[in-house]
Amino acid sequence: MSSPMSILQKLRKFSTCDISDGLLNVYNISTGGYFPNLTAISLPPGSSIVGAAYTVLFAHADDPRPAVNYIDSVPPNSALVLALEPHLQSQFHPFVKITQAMYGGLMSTRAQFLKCNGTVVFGRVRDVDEHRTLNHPVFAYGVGSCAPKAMVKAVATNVQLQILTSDGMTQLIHPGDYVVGDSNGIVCVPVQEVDIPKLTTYIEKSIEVDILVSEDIKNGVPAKQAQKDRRSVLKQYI
Ligand SMILES: O=C([O-])CC(=O)C(=O)O
Ligand code: NI
Repeated sequence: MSSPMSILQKLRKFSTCDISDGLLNVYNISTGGYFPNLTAISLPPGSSIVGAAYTVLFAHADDPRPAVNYIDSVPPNSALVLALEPHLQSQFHPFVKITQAMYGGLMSTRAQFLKCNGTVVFGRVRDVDEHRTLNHPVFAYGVGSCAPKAMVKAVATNVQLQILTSDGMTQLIHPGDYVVGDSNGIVCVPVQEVDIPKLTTYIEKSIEVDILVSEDIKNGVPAKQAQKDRRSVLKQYI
């Protein structure tokens, strides 16, 4: 049995591309677990986000559900993930229908104090310089200046989030899914669908193989041939 901590340590060594390769090649997940259109608003040099998803659902301010305080219950080693209800999302840029920011610097300050590893906002954020000064990683669809309270409120934590993506599909994030973010963007490892040791073993082998392919290419071997020859060994890990 792998503990959540040892899984996070292992995932920290992988790029999001490595993880997408594993999800595609071992589990036929056609998206590779990638959540498109997010950009790194704050990403300290050489850093990445690796954490277990702590999810927060936002709804319209006049929704009958009471507002919840999500920020004072952020678990250690989490990735804080905020998303709007589907009808407030858009398939097209800027991917949300509201212009207000859902998240700001004070929230990052508290999340960081509680040992959260980074924040992913499927919407706008404000206080950009504050997140960067904190060295707290934040990914979002975009930026804004206005606080959220007149338009939206958090209504639930640790619930499944539905994310409308730019291909018109809906991708899900479940609480506890592993979230990884780096300069390529954000990938989620769906823990209900994936055997983590099997996935991480494949990824480790795949990274070793790609180093050999790169050496071959630098020595003049055609890329197609190098990939075919070197990658054949990976079949046994699928
Ligand atoms: O005021 C808010 O709701 C959000 C904000 O700017 C912060 O967290 O700093
Ligand atoms: Ni603020």
